Amino acid sequence: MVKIAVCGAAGRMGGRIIAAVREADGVELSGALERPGHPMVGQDAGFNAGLGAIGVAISDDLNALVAGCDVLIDFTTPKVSLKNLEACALKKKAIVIGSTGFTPEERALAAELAKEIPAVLAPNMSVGVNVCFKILKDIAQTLGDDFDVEIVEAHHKMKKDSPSGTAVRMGEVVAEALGRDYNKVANYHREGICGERTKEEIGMQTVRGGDIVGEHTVYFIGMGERIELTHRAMSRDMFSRGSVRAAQWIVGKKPGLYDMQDVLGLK
Ligand SMILES: NC(=O)C1=CN([C@@H]2O[C@H](COP(=O)(O)OP(=O)(O)OC[C@H]3O[C@@H](n4cnc5c(N)ncnc54)[C@H](OP(=O)(O)O)[C@@H]3O)[C@@H](O)[C@H]2O)C=CC1
Ligand SMILES: O=C(O)C1=N[C@H](C(=O)O)C[C@H](O)C1
Repeated sequence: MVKIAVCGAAGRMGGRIIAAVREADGVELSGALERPGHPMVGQDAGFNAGLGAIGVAISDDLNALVAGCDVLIDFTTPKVSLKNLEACALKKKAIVIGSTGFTPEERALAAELAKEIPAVLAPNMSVGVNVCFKILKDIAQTLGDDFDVEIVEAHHKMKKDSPSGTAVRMGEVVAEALGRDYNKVANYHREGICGERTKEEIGMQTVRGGDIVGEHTVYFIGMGERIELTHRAMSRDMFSRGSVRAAQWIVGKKPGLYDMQDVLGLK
């Protein structure tokens, strides 16, 4: 049995991940964590998962939680995830991180810490999005510089980071395939007399509202034709199942930073 602990247990993803752990074979929920002072600390972790009581109380003791698991699944924020990565590195435990909104510096720090332990860091745990990452590279390389690339993502109104981690990764995949530096060509803002579009830029647009789970479209726009590659998430459950699959895969791997394409064998 792989012992899985879940951090962010009272969150939107935390609840679905706890449900996915309980449904999967070969794994057990060893603990659930929330920030100190959270009103759900001390309550049964099954409630936020819609399962009723499951006999695992939500704790705020990170070190005890890490000590009792084989792998920690963490969907919180970059700062919390880096703290968790550090705690896992100290105790030589594996970690799966789904949080998004990492700065380049924070990602570099995650890679440094993951020299000590096996870690999966992925902005999207769904099979569909990871297949999109794979085919985007192909589409971009095949079309080359004659098609303008624009990426539009839509999410629920509670989402804190923008653009989504998935949209950023899509932009990075396309930029790399076209020999461009994403950080130089990403254009997040157009307003007023902002001038004609440059050939190199990748437009990054964000929609926020209601309860949209997550939608991403990459436009390749040519003269007289365009390709639109869209992924729509219908629920959070495939992200959650993906994170449990990643947790089962990462235990026993060599230290290093892996992503969901490694887990799914898509590289
Ligand atoms: N990789 C993927 O496939 C996916 C990634 N995500 C990403 O996952 C992250 C979480 O999303 P979501 O579940 O919607 O967000 P939520 O805000 O619903 O959940 C995050 C939870 O973490 C808690 N938290 C904050 N600080 C700590 C701490 N120090 N220790 C333990 N728990 C803490 C929050 O508590 P409080 O609210 O009190 O701060 C909250 O309950 C986001 O970055 C999102 O973009 C989401 C879906 C899929
Ligand atoms: O915050 C969310 O909800 C989601 N976040 C991820 C991201 O930022 O890419 C993945 C998914 O689209 C849902």
